[in-house]
Amino acid sequence: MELLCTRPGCTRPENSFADLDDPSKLKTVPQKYCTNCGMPLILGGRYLPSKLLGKGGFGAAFLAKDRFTPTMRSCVVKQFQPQGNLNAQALAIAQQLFEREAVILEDLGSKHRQIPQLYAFFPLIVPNHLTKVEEQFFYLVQEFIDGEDLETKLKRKGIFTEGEIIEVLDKILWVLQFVHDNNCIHRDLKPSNIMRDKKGRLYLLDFGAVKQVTATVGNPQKHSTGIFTAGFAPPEQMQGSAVYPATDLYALATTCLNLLTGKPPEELYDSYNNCWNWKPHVSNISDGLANILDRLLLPSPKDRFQSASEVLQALPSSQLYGGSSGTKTSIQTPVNSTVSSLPPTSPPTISVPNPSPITPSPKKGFSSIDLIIYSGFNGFEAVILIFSLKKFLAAPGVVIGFMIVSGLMYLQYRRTLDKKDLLLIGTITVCALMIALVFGGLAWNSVSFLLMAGLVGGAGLIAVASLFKLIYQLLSSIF
Ligand SMILES: Nc1ncnc2c1ncn2[C@@H]1O[C@H](COP(=O)(O)OP(=O)(O)OP(=O)(O)O)[C@@H](O)[C@H]1O
Repeated sequence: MELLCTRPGCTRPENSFADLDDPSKLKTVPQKYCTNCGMPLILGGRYLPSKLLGKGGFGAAFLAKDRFTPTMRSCVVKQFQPQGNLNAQALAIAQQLFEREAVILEDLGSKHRQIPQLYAFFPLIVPNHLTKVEEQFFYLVQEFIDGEDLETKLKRKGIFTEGEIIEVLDKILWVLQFVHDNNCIHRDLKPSNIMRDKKGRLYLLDFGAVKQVTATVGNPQKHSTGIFTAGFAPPEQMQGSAVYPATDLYALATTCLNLLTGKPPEELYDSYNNCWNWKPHVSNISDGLANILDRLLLPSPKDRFQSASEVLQALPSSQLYGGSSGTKTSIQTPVNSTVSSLPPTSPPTISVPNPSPITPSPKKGFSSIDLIIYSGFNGFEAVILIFSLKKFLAAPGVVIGFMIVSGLMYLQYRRTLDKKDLLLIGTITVCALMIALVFGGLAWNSVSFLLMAGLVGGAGLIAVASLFKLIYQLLSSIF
């Protein structure tokens, strides 16, 4: 049997022991040591590492066997092994994060079956084989998920369909709600941290960066420790500010963009206009899902969906897309789901089918073209409405005109009115003027004056809004 040495930098880590091929001996044999560097190989006297799975930011992960289980159960042994030259403070933070992963996994993994279970967490103190100075290593043993992470699946199979994305969202949002209900924020959601097992169940991995929220949303922790993956993380996390459940929701949306397009999120962001521009890279996607993703990607956490449950409510059913979700046979209203309302080790099941996708009305950012169209429309409408109402109703007409225009502007801000609606309203306004001209005794001079004034008003508001935008951009580039 082959055992792998876990000492970082060991030059000949493969060790072969013929006597360990006998299963009965394997259970009782005393400790074995690396023939190259003397490192103990049977970790904690129990775990037999056989393959390097990968190296992450804070350590290496090994596939191992647990010799004290009847079936020699497979497990993942993670070793704390920070990369690069870290100073004492950074090392302490890294160690804290690793220990935190153990604490979080012990708690969450025992309660939710889409989070790997923690089997063991222990230190190992060994002398350095060259300097003889004692070194300390930490090992965390967790459930092995026999499957494929979504990054690997993307590389192997190509981009995901809309149905597959909805299925990913549907399955991961339940886990996220559970994590958030337990006052934790994952903070490192990305395709490589979502693992699909052979039965199609999705798991959330890598709780090393998880942040315990000790306060409510109104009083969040102030400093984020800077563990994230650039491209997937939202602005508040990149700036090292407070993180929220909506921080994970943003990263889930960037994960979906990556899976839908096969491109890294950075390539889908228009840095010139400071907004996402992912739709041209996706050939076929429903407005329902596109609107959900857009809202999850808003720069300000307060404008995004506030909880995973909210997103689940808005999500079209994956069954509409032939989703292969074995668990999704029906939908349960996810509002206010709390830990205690979830079955202990199973993801929440869904009970009433809800095939009708709900299209939310997201408040997404306004592009430069939007700004021109909306300001032109508002200037035009304001001048025509206020002047004509003043003509018929005197001073109260001006107040009513202002109120109507303010209402229209609010509806545009809420994105209840889109550009087609504005065209329709503008056409109705012009038609009303023509009707007043023909049937209401309004003079042609007044109508042409109102139309001209409307156009000037529109152009004026475009100029003012563009000036404000320029000043805003200038100030943001300075500060
Ligand atoms: N519980 C698990 N079951 C199966 N494979 C796992 C499990 N945990 C981690 N892996 C795999 O082990 C490898 C290393 O994982 P690890 O979490 O150490 O780093 P990473 O996620 O690749 O990087 P980073 O920590 O920088 O995000 C990855 O390929 C990951 O898919």
